[in-house]
Amino acid sequence: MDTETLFSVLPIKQVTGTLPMTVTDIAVDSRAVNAGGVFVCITGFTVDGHDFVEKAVENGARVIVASKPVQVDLEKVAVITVENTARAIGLLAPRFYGYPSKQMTMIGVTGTNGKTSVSGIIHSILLAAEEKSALTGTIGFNLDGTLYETDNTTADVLTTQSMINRAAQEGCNTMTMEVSSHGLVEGRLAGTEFDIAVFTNLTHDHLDFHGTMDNYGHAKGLLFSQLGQDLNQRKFAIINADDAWEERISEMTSFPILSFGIHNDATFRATEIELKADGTTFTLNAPDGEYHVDMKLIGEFSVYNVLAAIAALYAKGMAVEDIIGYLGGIGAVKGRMEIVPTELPLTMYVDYAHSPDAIEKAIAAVLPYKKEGSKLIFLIGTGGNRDRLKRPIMAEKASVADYVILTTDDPRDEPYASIVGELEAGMKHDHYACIGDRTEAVRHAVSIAEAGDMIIFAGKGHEDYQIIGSVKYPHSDAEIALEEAEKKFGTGVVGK
Ligand SMILES: CC(=O)N[C@H]1[C@@H](OP(=O)(O)OP(=O)(O)OC[C@H]2O[C@@H](n3ccc(=O)[nH]c3=O)[C@H](O)[C@@H]2O)O[C@H](CO)[C@@H](O)[C@@H]1O[C@H](C)C(=O)N[C@@H](C)C(=O)N[C@H](CCC(=O)O)C(=O)O
Ligand SMILES: Nc1ncnc2c1ncn2[C@@H]1O[C@H](COP(=O)(O)OP(=O)(O)OP(=O)(O)O)[C@@H](O)[C@H]1O
Repeated sequence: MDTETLFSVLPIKQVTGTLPMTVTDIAVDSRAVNAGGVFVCITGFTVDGHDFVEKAVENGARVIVASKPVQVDLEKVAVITVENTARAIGLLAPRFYGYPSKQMTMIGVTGTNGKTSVSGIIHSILLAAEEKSALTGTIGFNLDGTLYETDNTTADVLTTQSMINRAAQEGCNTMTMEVSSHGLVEGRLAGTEFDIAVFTNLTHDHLDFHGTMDNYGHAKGLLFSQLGQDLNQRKFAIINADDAWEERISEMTSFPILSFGIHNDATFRATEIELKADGTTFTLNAPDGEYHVDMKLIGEFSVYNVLAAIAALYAKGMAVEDIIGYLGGIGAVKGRMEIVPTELPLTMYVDYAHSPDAIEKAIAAVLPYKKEGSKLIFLIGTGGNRDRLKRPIMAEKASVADYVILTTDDPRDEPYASIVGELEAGMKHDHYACIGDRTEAVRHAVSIAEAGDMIIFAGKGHEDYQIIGSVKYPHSDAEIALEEAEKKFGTGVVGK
């Protein structure tokens, strides 16, 4: 790309050395710099990109964008000094890729719980309708059915723009993105023009990062203010009418609002809900009439997720009847109240609940189907070095189960005893066990189960690892549970 076009977007303090006519690439990681590229030095939480300029130059960087003095050979490399490099990359990345989000319908989904589920449902319906669709979020980057790994729920701004660009190049006409509050506050969505913004809910989580619920709610609201003020455009905000933050989130945008809910009046409202062990039916009251919905997803929380997805797809221009038709064929989102396949007399779910509200909702989804005389066993852990305030509240919510196993979920550098001890403080009964080692905890859950019992393994969901120290070890709750169940109940285990 020619440097004049690229850098004209920046408020530059100083240029030293001679800028080349063109550059080949942009990188924020010195290890990813290509010959003739630009390296933007980001000061992170762990290290400072300014310390890796030498490596970037060794890899062929031709231009360095920095906010601090850096040592380079000015005969070979030019340095652009700016006030703030994190903001600079937010301007450079979308310009480098040609503002690709303008080429597609962009749907952003934010909220404490349900982002992966709602965006997954939207994407699955679009694929079923044979539309080319892309999806990014906690599970990865899904490009029209092919999955690529990603590090964050919402990737850094450069990766985000490159993924959007790739989706546009592949001919996708819709891209659905899970938008985290961290991503919004850290500017990872700079230059992403959303057409539809979805708010699922706001409950306690991530207060280690945001400090207060007010800050956390404000961060989520940024997605809605990011819709902009060009009211000529066809854009929509999709907002949960039953959530306490409905009004404040609505205030963040002037675009039309399509609300959804169960209890309060809403544009898309579910009534006559029938929750079953293997699916749900309800009447959908939509702007153009009433529809009967029959789906495989379980739990009241899934009704909310599906309403949000229906509203978003309707905003995109799909007919409600078609959306509902495709919905019938859609199964559980990976790792979200997903049944572990077994023929044994034990029902086991793998779930991703790791916030108090999600735990409450996950338990509520299956509790009505507990057989008389049997028990619900709930295994929950929390991550080390992260939001400690939520731990006792998580255990309090888990106490609704008959037996609770308190364990770890990516303990990182924190000792097992401190994680499990803080969870234990919230327990409301004494039918529980504290087992720091998650593998042992899963085995224990199965070992105390009897025929007819249900077990929810919460927190790991789709993840196939456990982070101990800074090492990612392979880990699968489902595999460990199946192995243990086979030992205990004999053969007949399927899905191995
Ligand atoms: C706290 C936080 O937001 N951390 C994010 C941040 O990491 P960091 O600031 O520590 O980065 P760093 O390691 O200091 O690196 C600084 C710079 O030096 C560069 N570098 C580094 C090493 C080197 O050899 N050369 C080099 O150039 C890096 O590429 C980077 O540009 O920038 C990284 C790159 O974008 C992110 O991957 C990382 O997310 C970490 C993994 C994380 O755990 N984040 C969580 C808090 C998060 O963002 N979570 C939300 C989901 C929340 C939810 O569940 O809803 C998310 O969107 O993922
Ligand atoms: N709408 C909802 N309200 C409350 N809980 C929900 C909702 N949808 C899903 N859950 C619960 O929360 C868990 C996480 O769901 P999901 O992955 O869809 O949310 P998320 O917002 O993407 O979470 P994260 O940001 O942690 O990745 C699920 O496994 C389920 O237990």
